[in-house]
Amino acid sequence: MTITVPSSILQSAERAFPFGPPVLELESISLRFGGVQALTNISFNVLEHEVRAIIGPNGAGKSSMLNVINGIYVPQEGSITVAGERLSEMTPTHAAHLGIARTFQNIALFRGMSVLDNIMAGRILRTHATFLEVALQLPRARREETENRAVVEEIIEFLEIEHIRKTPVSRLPYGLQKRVELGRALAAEPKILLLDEPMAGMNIEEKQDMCRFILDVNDHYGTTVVLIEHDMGVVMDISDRVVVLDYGKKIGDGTPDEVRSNQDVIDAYLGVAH
Ligand SMILES: Nc1ncnc2c1ncn2[C@@H]1O[C@H](COP(=O)(O)OP(=O)(O)OP(=O)(O)O)[C@@H](O)[C@H]1O
Repeated sequence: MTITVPSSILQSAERAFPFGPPVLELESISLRFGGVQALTNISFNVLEHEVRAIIGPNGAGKSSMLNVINGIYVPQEGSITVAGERLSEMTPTHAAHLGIARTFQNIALFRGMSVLDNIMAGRILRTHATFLEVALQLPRARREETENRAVVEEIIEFLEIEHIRKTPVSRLPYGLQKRVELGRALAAEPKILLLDEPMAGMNIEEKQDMCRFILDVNDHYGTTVVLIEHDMGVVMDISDRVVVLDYGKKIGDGTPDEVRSNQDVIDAYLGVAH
């Protein structure tokens, strides 16, 4: 199946990383939980270097979709293709090895550990030295430690959190904890970053900061971003394209302007009966 991409987006303004071919393709995904049909026949793609949002009213299936992408849920039907590789089944480990990282709706950090150690924990997949090599400080362990430290220090600087690098995460305000979580996901040097409501529970200033960092990540590292977000202003401001779900079905897909003027989308948000 070919999913068309509007020419307007392909020609959009100069970017540090112009859009590439689809890096993620979801085709005819259906997911059921017992009698609950969470997703029905959903297809869409995500272009390399794109910021792609998934929106929809409560219970529309957004989190389920994100969980399908990184292998937490296995759909009964449909397929996922990552960078041209069609997968019969995705698992969280496979997703991580394919360069897919994510943050969660509820912060999932090690609360007693410092900011630095939490972000270092994100390097786990990039670390191959054995316990013995680390204990004996053998060359591979020392080399990896130096590399990991350099990557993490760059992320700390990039996210402007140098001043709290030694602070235990539990002592930080919510907005900063979310930023640390973003840092930990970035430590894996992901190709695709999945963000589950990155702005939830934030005040306006924290939201503005997070928007800026998401766009900077996309611009600086070229990371493809797929995000779920309830704040419509934020979604329309930072996304290249938006896919809209309602009751587990796709009802819209396009640029923010196209989605904004889609009558099915307007009806869904106004609660018009189906
Ligand atoms: N693990 C599960 N077991 C059973 N039903 C589930 C499970 N996860 C999701 N569902 C159901 O699937 C449907 C879609 O839920 P999902 O959480 O994906 O929606 P959502 O759009 O993310 O909602 P919200 O915006 O409220 O977070 C809902 O009816 C939900 O109750």
